[in-house]
Amino acid sequence: MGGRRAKYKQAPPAPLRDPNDARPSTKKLGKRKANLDHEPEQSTNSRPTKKAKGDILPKPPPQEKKTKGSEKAAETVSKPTPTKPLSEDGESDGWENASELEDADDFVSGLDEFDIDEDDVLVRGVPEELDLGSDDEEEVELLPKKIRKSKQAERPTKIIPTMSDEEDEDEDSDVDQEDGPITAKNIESRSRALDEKAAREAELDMEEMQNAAFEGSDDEDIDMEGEGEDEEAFHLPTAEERAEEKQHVADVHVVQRRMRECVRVLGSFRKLGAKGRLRSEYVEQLISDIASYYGYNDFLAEKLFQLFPVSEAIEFFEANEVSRPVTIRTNTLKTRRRDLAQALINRGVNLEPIGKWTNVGLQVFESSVPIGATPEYLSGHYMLQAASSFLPVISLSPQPNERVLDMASAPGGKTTHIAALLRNTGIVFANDANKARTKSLTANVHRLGCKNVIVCSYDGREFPKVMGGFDRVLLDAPCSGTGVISKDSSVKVNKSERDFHLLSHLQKQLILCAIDSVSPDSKTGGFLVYSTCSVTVDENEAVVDYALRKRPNVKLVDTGLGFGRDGFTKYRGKTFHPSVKLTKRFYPHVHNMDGFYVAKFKVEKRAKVKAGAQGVESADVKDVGEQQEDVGFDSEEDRAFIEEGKRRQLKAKGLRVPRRRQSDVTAEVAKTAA
Ligand SMILES: C[S@@+](CC[C@H](N)C(=O)[O-])C[C@H]1O[C@@H](n2cnc3c(N)ncnc32)[C@H](O)[C@@H]1O
Repeated sequence: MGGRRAKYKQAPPAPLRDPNDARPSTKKLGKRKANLDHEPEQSTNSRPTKKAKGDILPKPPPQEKKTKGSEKAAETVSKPTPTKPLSEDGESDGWENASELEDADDFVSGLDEFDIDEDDVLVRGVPEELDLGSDDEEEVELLPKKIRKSKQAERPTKIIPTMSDEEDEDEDSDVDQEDGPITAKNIESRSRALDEKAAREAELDMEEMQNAAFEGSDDEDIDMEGEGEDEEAFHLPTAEERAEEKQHVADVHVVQRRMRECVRVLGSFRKLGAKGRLRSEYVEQLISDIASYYGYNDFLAEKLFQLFPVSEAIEFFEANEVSRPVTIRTNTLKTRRRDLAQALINRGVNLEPIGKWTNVGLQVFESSVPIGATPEYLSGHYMLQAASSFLPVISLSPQPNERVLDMASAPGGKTTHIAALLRNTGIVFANDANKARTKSLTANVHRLGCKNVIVCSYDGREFPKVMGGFDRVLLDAPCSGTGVISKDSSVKVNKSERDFHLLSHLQKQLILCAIDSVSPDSKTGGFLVYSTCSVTVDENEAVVDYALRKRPNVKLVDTGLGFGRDGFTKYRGKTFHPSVKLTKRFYPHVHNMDGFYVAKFKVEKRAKVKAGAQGVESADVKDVGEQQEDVGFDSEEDRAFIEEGKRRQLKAKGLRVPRRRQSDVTAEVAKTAA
C-alpha cells in the first residue's frame, strides 16, 4: 500500500516550500544532526537512565544516539533502582503540579483484572460502514521491543507549535544559560530552546533548498537519486506520452525528477513554464505522479494536494510516510507526570515532556521495555495516546462536577482524559455507536480508575432524545482518517468521493445532535467541541459552517489551544462564515503530530421559531436573526443514507442484506449525480 516510494525505498523528493513558513525540514538532517552532536548537553552520556540525584532531572539525550542509553536502560531493568521522587520540592521544578494521588492503592491490586486484550491493541479498528472508527488512542504498537525510530525522529522532534504559528514565548525568560547544568526546573525550557534552534536551522535549510531549487541549481541537497549532471532538459509529457507511460510500470527516478521539476515550474510558471503548455497540465502531471509515487488513488491525491500550496503539498505527502512520535498521557487520577517519568526512566524508557501546551504528555523516544505492558501502564498511570488527541479535550476544558457527553468515545482516550480533568467528579457519558468498540472503552475506563464514567451505546443521532442537558459535549466525529495516514496507509486507496460525501453527511447530522445535547443554561459550560482526525474541508469547515447555518443559537469561540493553523474561511469557491477562522487545523508536516481539526462552539438559548422560518436555508437563517429550525434534516434524503448504513452493518456481520428499495436507489443516484 505504500506506493512506489515505499516499494523501492527511494529517497524522498526534496520538499520545497514557502520560505516564510518555518517548519521542520525533511532534508539536510545530517547537517543538523552533526551540529547537535557537537553540543555538549546533547551527549547521550549526560542522560542518566537511573534515578537522578537531588533535583537534577535526567536529560533526554539526542535521538540520534540511542544505543548506549538503551544498554544502560536494560541494565536498569534487571536491577531496578528505588523510585524516589526526582525532587522533593515538587511544585517549582518545571513539571506539573498534579493533584495528589487519589487512588494510590487501587492500582496495585488491579493488575490481573486488566490484562491487555485485543481491543486494547487494535484500537484503530476497522470501523463499520464507512471506516468511521479511526482514531489513535492506545493504537500505537502496543508492545514495541524497541520503539520504531522514525525518520521523523531525526527532525526537530518535539511536538511543538512551529515558529510560523507559535505564540511569543517570552514568558520563558527564566530560560537559563545554555551551558549550565540541566535541572528538573530548566529541562522543559532547555528542551524548548533546542527545538527552536533546530527549527531555525530547519528554516535556513529550507530556504537554501528552496533557493537552490528555484534557481535550478545542482545543489546536492536537492539532487534525487539516479540523477546525473548531464541529464536531459525536463520535458513535460504530452497526453499521448502519459497514456503510453501508463501502460508500463513507471521508472521511479523519472517520476521523482518530474515531481521536482513540476514543483519548480509551478513555483514560477510564467518564467519556467514551457511554451504552449498550461499550468493545469503541470498540476495534473504532478498529482498523477504523487498518486503513483506515494501510493494514493488519484481522487484522494488530488483532494489532499488541493489543501496546500504546491511545494507544501509535497511536504504533507512526505510527512505521511513517516511515523509520528510515540506519546503517552499521564493519568493524573493516579500519578503525576514527573513521578511517571521517573518510574519509566528507571525502566529504561527514554522520554521527555511533549511541550509547553500540555502538562500531562510525554514523548517516548526509545524504550527497552514494551511501553504498552509496563506495570505503570497496566495499573493505569498512563494512556498510549497520540498528542493530537489531547487537543480537543484541552479545548473542551471540562470543569469539576460538570455533566459531560463524549458522543463518539471508543476506545476512550479522550473520555479518560475528560474524567481526569473532572478529577473523578461530575459525570461523563461515554457513548459509541459501535458496541464492540465499547469493550476497549470500558477496559480503559477501569484501568485508568475513572469512577465518573457511564458507558453507553447509541447512535449519536439519537441524542438528545436519549438524554440531553449537558454542560459540555465532545463530538470526536467518525471521519476518513486523512490526518492519520502514517498510521493507516489503507486510507490512501480505500477512500472514494462517495465516502467523503457520506461521512460529511453523517458528521452534519451528528453535530446538530451534539449541539442540541448541550444545555444553554449551563452555569459553568454550554460548550461543544467538534474534532476529527481528518484534514479535508468537507469533514471540517464545511460541517462547522453547516452547523452555524442550521443552529443560529451557536457561535464559534476560540479553541484556547494557542497554536495550529486557522480554519479556512474560503476554499475552492466556497465561502464559510468568517468565524470559522477560529477553528484550528493541525498537520503532520507542520506540527509533527497527526492531522487534526478542532472547533469549539458556545451554545446559547434558542429563540422561538417565527412562523414561516422553517426550511429557510443556510445564510438566510442567520439573516432572520434568532430563528431556529426544528428539523435539522431532510428526512427523505436521510432515509436513503440510513438504510444504506444498515445494509452495510448487516453485511459486515455476515447477515442477509435486504434488497435495496427502488426509491433509495433513485435517491442515491440522484445524490451522486448532484
Ligand atoms: C474517531 S473515533 C473516536 C475516538 C475516541 N473519541 C477516542 O478518543 O478514543 C470515532 C468513533 O465514532 C464511532 N461512531 C461512528 N458512527 C457513530 C454514530 N453514528 N454515533 C456515535 N458514534 C459513532 C465509531 O465507532 C468510533 O469509535
